[in-house]
Amino acid sequence: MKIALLGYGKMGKIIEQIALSRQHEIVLKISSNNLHELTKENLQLADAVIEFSTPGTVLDNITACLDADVPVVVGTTGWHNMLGTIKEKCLSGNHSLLYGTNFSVGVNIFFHVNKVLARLMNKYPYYEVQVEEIHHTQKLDSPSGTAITIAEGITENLERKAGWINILTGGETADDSNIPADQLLIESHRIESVPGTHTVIYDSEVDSIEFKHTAHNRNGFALGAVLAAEWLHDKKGFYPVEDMFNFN
Ligand SMILES: NC(=O)C1=CN([C@@H]2O[C@H](COP(=O)(O)OP(=O)(O)OC[C@H]3O[C@@H](n4cnc5c(N)ncnc54)[C@H](OP(=O)(O)O)[C@@H]3O)[C@@H](O)[C@H]2O)C=CC1
Ligand SMILES: O=C(O)C1=N[C@H](C(=O)O)C[C@H](O)C1
Repeated sequence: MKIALLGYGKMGKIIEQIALSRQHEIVLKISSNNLHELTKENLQLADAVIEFSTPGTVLDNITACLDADVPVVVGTTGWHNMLGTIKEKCLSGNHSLLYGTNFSVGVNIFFHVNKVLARLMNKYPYYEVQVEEIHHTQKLDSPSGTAITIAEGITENLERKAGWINILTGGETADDSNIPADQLLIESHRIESVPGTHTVIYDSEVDSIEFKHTAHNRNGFALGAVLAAEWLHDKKGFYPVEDMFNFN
């Protein structure tokens, strides 16, 4: 497959290596210093686009891919409040888009088990729950997209939580004393060089249950993005990454 990379930073560079190792060809690489190459003609050289840029640039890039009618895999986080608008544009034009806050197999297993665990916890009201995420200090958004997906998995399945509230700290424990009981706390920490750690903690007076995913590096995210491009390129439609997996 011919692949275009929108965003050639930490993720784009690893995706390139994995795509080449799977016999794909990279026909376009865009970062902030060659935006003039981001044209419809250049996008149409590709069978699929993989988009890992920034929360501030992702929407324009998605629009460019849909207008060029090239299937696009979107890994960038921080734009999911616009999902409805993009879905409408994608489906009305009969285009192809797959999006996800996290493409690693391990985190997608985690997402699934997190929902099962939240449903189970309806029977055990004496457990308080919170989510913690730790990422590197260059990360632009908080909470992480993955933490939002985890929080939604909890609020949609655990009756005592109606929404979530985020507190961002360097590394120290957040002060949660003002959080209403029906709100789920997401504690975000920024520590140099951490690729991504997510923990769901159920805590009672007598014990704690901690459910944790630790990324050791970015290779799992990048492989998932290449697999998503392979999965999407002959399909039309608007897909969350979970459609690629078959856990049900
Ligand atoms: N879904 C998933 O599995 C994962 C998602 N992510 C998300 O992916 C995104 C990128 O992460 P990461 O690679 O670590 O970030 P980086 O900051 O390392 O890379 C971002 C890249 O985007 C480039 N860029 C800036 N403006 C544009 C533009 N208009 N069009 C295209 N590219 C542009 C930057 O160029 P320059 O350097 O020149 O400014 C840079 O190459 C983040 O939102 C992150 O949260 C990350 C890991 C996994
Ligand atoms: O910015 C990152 O690095 C990551 N971003 C994604 C997120 O916001 O969840 C995925 C992963 O955790 C790494």
